[in-house]
Amino acid sequence: MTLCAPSISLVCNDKFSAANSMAMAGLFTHISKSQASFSLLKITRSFGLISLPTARKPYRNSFRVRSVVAPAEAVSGFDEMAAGTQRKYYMLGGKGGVGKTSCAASLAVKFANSGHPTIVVSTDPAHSLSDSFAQDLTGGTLVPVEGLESPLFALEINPDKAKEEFRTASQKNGGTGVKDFMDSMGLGMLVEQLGELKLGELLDTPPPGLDEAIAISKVMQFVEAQEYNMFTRIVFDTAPTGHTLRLLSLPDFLDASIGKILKLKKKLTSATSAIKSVFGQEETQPDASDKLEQLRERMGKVRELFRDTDSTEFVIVTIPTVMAISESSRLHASLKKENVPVKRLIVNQVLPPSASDCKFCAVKRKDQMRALDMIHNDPELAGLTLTQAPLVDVEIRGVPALKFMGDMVWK
Ligand SMILES: Nc1ncnc2c1ncn2[C@@H]1O[C@H](COP(=O)(O)OP(=O)(O)OP(=O)(O)O)[C@@H](O)[C@H]1O
Repeated sequence: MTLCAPSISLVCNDKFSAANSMAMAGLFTHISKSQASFSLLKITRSFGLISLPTARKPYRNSFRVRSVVAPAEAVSGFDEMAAGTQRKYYMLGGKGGVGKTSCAASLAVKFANSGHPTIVVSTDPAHSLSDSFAQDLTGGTLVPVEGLESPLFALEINPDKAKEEFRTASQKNGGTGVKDFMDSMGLGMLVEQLGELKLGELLDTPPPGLDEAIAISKVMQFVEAQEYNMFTRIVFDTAPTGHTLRLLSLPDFLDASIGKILKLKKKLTSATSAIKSVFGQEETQPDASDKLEQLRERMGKVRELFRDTDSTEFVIVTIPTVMAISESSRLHASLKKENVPVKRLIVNQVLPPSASDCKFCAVKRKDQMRALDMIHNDPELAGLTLTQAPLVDVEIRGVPALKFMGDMVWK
């Protein structure tokens, strides 16, 4: 049963055959031609949603979207985002499922297409970059994204793997290694003190969020290395809010914790050095201090990076629901507290106005408009540059679809 009149939301000067064209062009790599037809007919007729453009003569047709895109209240200023060749970092974050990955991937595609060699990095343990690009980008290393003419690389960080690597190395060099060494020197008392440091325990059962921090420090390895100098835009697809907030506050916490450990270790080292010099032994073995010092340094860099208004921007992505907007408001408050620069708010999946008599659409849109009103009255969010991105009628997957989304969102 058709509930609504056919959509008038799309205006196209040519015969509109989006379903066939979408399937032909592989705009959606996961749907067949018949599925595309079904999707378009069913959804566009019923809900009046925005559909992706035809792949045949996509822009020559003066394809215009009229009244489907909820009126943009402010531009996101992509020109400003793309200006300059010094490296810039964009972190996209928000509640789970709002479209962080789609927005991050589409921004990365747009940067690459604007001439910026770009890396898109996922710090979310539940990666979806591969799904979003419809390509295998797994493996924890930089993988070239196919389907673009400009360089775009993706990196799905595997925090568990990074954590394990760090733990193993530290334990080998510092944890057990140091304990054994101290024991062999007959420094029983100091061994007990070392035990109290709970170094092994810290690494075995890290505080929540350490995986994220280590993931970021891993990213730093990539971005610090000279061979990656060419990349001028780094886009982070972050984990949902809770994780991200922990990530942002962790550098301080870790800095303090590592500082304490290092201080104690220094005391121990000078004690052992004194004893060793009595026995004529040189200390040559590196211990966990090096690793911890490295981690600490990286934390410091991450902390600076997060707060540098010239190079970094955190973009909040949300959807027009009371719950998502409330969470975005709290997220912004926390980011402000942490001095993380935030300028933009993307409200994704906004239902276009329906010209039909679809009751569901009308009620749903009214509900969304109420949620959108919250933004204007929210002291945390009202001052941000707001961009609304419409809900489209199929999943956004693959480079052409991400390009389309990028052109809608990042103007
Ligand atoms: N504007 C949109 N219109 C239609 N579908 C969308 C839109 N934005 C995102 N989606 C779809 O919503 C789903 C979730 O999007 P995405 O993975 O980008 O969200 P996320 O916030 O990164 O999720 P998670 O928190 O699980 O990582 C995907 O299937 C995506 O294709």
